[in-house]
Amino acid sequence: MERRMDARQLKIAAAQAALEHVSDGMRLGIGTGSTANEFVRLLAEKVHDGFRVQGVPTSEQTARLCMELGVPLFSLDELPELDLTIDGADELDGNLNLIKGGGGALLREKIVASASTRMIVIADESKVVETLGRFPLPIEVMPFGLASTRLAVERLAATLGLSGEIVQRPDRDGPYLTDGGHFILDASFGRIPDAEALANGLAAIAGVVEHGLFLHMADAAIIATAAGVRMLTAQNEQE
Ligand SMILES: O=C[C@H](O)[C@H](O)[C@H](O)COP(=O)(O)O
Repeated sequence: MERRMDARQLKIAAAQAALEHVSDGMRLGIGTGSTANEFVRLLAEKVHDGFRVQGVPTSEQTARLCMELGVPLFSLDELPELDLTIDGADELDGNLNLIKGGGGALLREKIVASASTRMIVIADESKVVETLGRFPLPIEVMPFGLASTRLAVERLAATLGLSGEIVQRPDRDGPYLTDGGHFILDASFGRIPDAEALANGLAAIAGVVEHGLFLHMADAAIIATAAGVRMLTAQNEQE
């Protein structure tokens, strides 16, 4: 009888397939989140077997896991150009546009991915959507002027015909703080038909540090399904 793969097994399958794209000696951006963590665990096993890699983590959380497991780490200042970044996503569409930042790491993730020649996304099939927006869009903002920035985001959303709650992300003892010391607004738009316009509009708001729309950044996505792993690229799709 066929055994259904659970969510963790799917993440491991995607991470395992991504590892095949990592060559010995690569300068590697290492993503954040539960899927990226599976990648780190598998990468660490290869490192123990003698595989050489120079990792740049996208968050303090990923840095801690890499250090714990013995994956060699460098700062982005030490390695300002990277060969490849492997990272998870909260959502992706057929054009490989992404929503990221569910784990709060979007700013460093975007900087690291931008410094990489290639970005490969690893995810299970539940993350694939027709139109981005089902997952609330994380928007990283400066604590200073929070109310004004939030108003500007609400006005931008209204001009683009987007509605839905925009809430400040909480943590256990107060507001959630990113690695950069910023707040996050999570915008539940439901559907974002023109992600380009929203990304441009958000980038033009002074108090917005960065947003979780990663447009035209990913070169490929490895999607794990119960039937196996498939590779998506912007133009074509292969099993
Ligand atoms: O800030 C977090 C990142 O963007 C993650 O890559 C994203 O939230 C996906 O995480 P997970 O693999 O845990 O679903």
